Amino acid sequence: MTNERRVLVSADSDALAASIAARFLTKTVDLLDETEFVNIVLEGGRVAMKVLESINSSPARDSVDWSRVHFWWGDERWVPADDAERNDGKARRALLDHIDIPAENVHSYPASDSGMTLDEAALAYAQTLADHSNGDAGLPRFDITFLGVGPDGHTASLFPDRQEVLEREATVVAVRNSPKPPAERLTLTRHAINSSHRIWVEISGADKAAVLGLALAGAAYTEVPIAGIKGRKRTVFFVDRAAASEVPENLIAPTY
Ligand SMILES: O=C1O[C@H](COP(=O)(O)O)[C@@H](O)[C@H](O)[C@H]1O
Repeated sequence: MTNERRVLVSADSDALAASIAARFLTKTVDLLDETEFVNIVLEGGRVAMKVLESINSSPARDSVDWSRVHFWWGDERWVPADDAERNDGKARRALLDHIDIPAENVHSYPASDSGMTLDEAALAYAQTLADHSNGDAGLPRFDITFLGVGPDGHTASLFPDRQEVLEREATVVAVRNSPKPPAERLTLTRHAINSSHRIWVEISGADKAAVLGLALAGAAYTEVPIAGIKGRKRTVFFVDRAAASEVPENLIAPTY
């Protein structure tokens, strides 16, 4: 197995979501044949929600023993628990509320109305991660980590030219004055993300083509955070044709 980056191209965002959903279901069943629990990291982007909806509507959905799956989030918006902008709320509505999964397997970040400060919430999520550590010290073994990418190259809530991208110790940090609203957020750090066995990046749309091209051409990760992301076993960029227009031909995996 190689840990080189691969790019898989689908015709459009619907085909992209269906393809990721099908691969996720197959891979999760396979992983559960090999291991007792699987840890999945979710993201909050638009493609991600289509993927979760596609998993939910798949006839293969119930082939997964969801009681042995744990869900985490790469980042979260610091808003009240019932705010429509919360990444966990979107994922619950798209999939998690519809599957037979124990509540304790769904690891949401604290919300802004939890009584914690933003910094306390970052520490609390880091502690929850550490309590489930079976990979690196302080982290669960992330089997599959989903990530989105903004047109500026941000991933999770790691934005360009910001100190959070350089964090080397903490697994979770608070983000203030985010260039994308809401201004306050919580995010896994780069080294926490890169501890993942598999990273599946989900990208749709022409507005992300330039930054994807830059990332794959080796841009500095401080300027293009997604460029610094690499899983231990595999990093796959699942993209649609519109987003793939600046991907070097030799990086595109053949489709059969
Ligand atoms: O704000 C966020 O944006 C990114 C990308 O979202 P997209 O809709 O442009 O794909 C997302 O991955 C992240 O989780 C979210 O908090």
